[in-house]
Amino acid sequence: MSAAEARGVSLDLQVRDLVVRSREGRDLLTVARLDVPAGSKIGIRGPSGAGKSTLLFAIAGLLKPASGDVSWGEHRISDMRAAERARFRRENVGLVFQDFLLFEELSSLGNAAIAARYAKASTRRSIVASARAGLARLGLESLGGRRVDSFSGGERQRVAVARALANDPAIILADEPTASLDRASADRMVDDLASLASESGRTLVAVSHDPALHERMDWVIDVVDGRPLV
Ligand SMILES: Nc1ncnc2c1ncn2[C@@H]1O[C@H](COP(=O)(O)OP(=O)(O)OP(=O)(O)O)[C@@H](O)[C@H]1O
Repeated sequence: MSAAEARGVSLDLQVRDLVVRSREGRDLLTVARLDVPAGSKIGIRGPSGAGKSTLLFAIAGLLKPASGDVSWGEHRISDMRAAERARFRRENVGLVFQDFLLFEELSSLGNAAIAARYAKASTRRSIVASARAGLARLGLESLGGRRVDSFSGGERQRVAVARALANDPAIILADEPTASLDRASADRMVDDLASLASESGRTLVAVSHDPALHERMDWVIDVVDGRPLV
């Protein structure tokens, strides 16, 4: 049973007539229509500056569009205030970035379970247990209490993935997850992300320049000049 099914909801992504503008009023992204059924693995590719990260940030609710709708199931995040969007993300989304964004002085568990520090007392234990399970699933249990600043790039990104999964999200969003890794670590990361999504029926949307990542996706969207070609 997928994470979404376990919650009894289906978080299909629906984007309609979306426009994202810069503060200066320049159109950065226009999406007439985009539908991603829950549980799909989607790659986003395109030239530098085309708007790929902007698209990912818009569907993550990390930015508010100038107009249009972004909905995950019943959650219309484009209408939400920043605090509501942050709550939606905490409950439903795991984010993975190119540069890991780890706390260098913490251990793998300290990073993977970081959400426990900000969670209600009733959910802390489950976040720590889930972070521990995620680290084991990603082959990191032997690194124990070592600070992550001594880890390799591949190990650091796997800690970041364990952190992204610690709240058992139905959606994984990744921005260039393999760009800072050597080929062998990148291949492992692609495999981990694809299998972690498939195993639990999670939706995976990954921006990448890496053809090996796109090979593992169900569907790849090209973004050119601020528009996805769908
Ligand atoms: N906050 C912002 N204010 C103004 N312009 C922005 C902002 N964020 C992004 N842009 C511009 O929007 C366009 C799309 O940027 P975006 O980062 O989405 O591209 P990308 O396809 O992800 O590129 P890359 O592959 O280089 O990461 C670029 O022209 C960029 O300079």
